[in-house]
Amino acid sequence: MLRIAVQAKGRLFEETMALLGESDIKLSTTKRTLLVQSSNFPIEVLFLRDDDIPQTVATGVADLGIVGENEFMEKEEDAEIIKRLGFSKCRLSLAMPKDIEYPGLSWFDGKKIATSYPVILRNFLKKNGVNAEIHVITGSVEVSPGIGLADAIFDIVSSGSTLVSNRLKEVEVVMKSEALLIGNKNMSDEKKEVLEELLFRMNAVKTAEDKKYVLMNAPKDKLEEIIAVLPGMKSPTVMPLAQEGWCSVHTVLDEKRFWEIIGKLKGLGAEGILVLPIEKMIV
Ligand SMILES: Nc1ncnc2c1ncn2[C@@H]1O[C@H](COP(=O)(O)OP(=O)(O)OP(=O)(O)O)[C@@H](O)[C@H]1O
Ligand SMILES: O=P(O)(O)OC[C@H]1O[C@H](OP(=O)(O)OP(=O)(O)O)[C@H](O)[C@@H]1O
Ligand SMILES: [Mg+2]
Repeated sequence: MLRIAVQAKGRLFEETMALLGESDIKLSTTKRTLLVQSSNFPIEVLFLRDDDIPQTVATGVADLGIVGENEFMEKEEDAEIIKRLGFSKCRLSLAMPKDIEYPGLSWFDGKKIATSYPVILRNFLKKNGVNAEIHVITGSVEVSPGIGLADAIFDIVSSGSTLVSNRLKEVEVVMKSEALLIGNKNMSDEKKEVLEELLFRMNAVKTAEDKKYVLMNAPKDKLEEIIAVLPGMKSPTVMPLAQEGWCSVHTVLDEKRFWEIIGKLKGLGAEGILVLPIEKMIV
């Protein structure tokens, strides 16, 4: 039985639960219990504050964890990154009052910086030879300059709207972060086998995530040109239609290039284009 530590509530919770759900790991989360066993997969889920996840995994209390890269770096615990999960993307940045001109990193010399990430900040300042005072605060970091608690802040930025509403500007991006699957370094062979199965499922979900299954009717005389614009996994499936001179083309498209390719297909005479979501993809 594998044990995975996840955030009990907060920014990582929903997507973590969605990933486990789409990997067909059934959990009864009706009760607010700290530890929930899956009914159809040898895994149990431990719900924690994200701050506690790196240590829980490093010490082996949990075998796996899903945690923000920022929190993992901050805690400097000895666990390994197994997979980058691509959600909860954000960055850790230095920000200062927006009306003051920023001349470069030397501005921070002798200043007081409020943060919940003192380890990452200290390492960054040291590497860049900046001598600043670090004031540790566990939340509402962005209000610190406004209330005279600090000159600047070092915190999570995503859309930047929290900075704007506190009259701050982002001046240095120190690190980028996303959710990580981390693992204990001394897992038994049995546990590693379960992990392999879990990764196989997660990869199938992740690979399908930004892909669409596309079906269309294509005039036979344009088939070669149509196939040429389709990236597909290998080559598209082509099937005859009852109507003379037409065929049905099936393929997989990447969401990023979707509209561009659909436009070209229409231009080549493709009709009746159907677009379906893909639940899982094993390549
Ligand atoms: N605005 C955001 N956009 C995207 N990702 C974010 C954002 N804010 C935080 N994150 C990511 O989600 C993680 C969890 O954020 P959250 O705010 O839920 O943490 P928390 O308040 O420390 O929660 P906990 O109660 O578990 O300690 C962060 O460590 C970061 O990796
Ligand atoms: O750049 P933005 O899109 O505004 O996001 C950044 C904010 O999001 C997070 O806080 P959150 O909203 O999770 O609240 P919290 O302080 O309770 O963690 C983070 O601590 C920042 O304050
Ligand atoms: Mg936390």
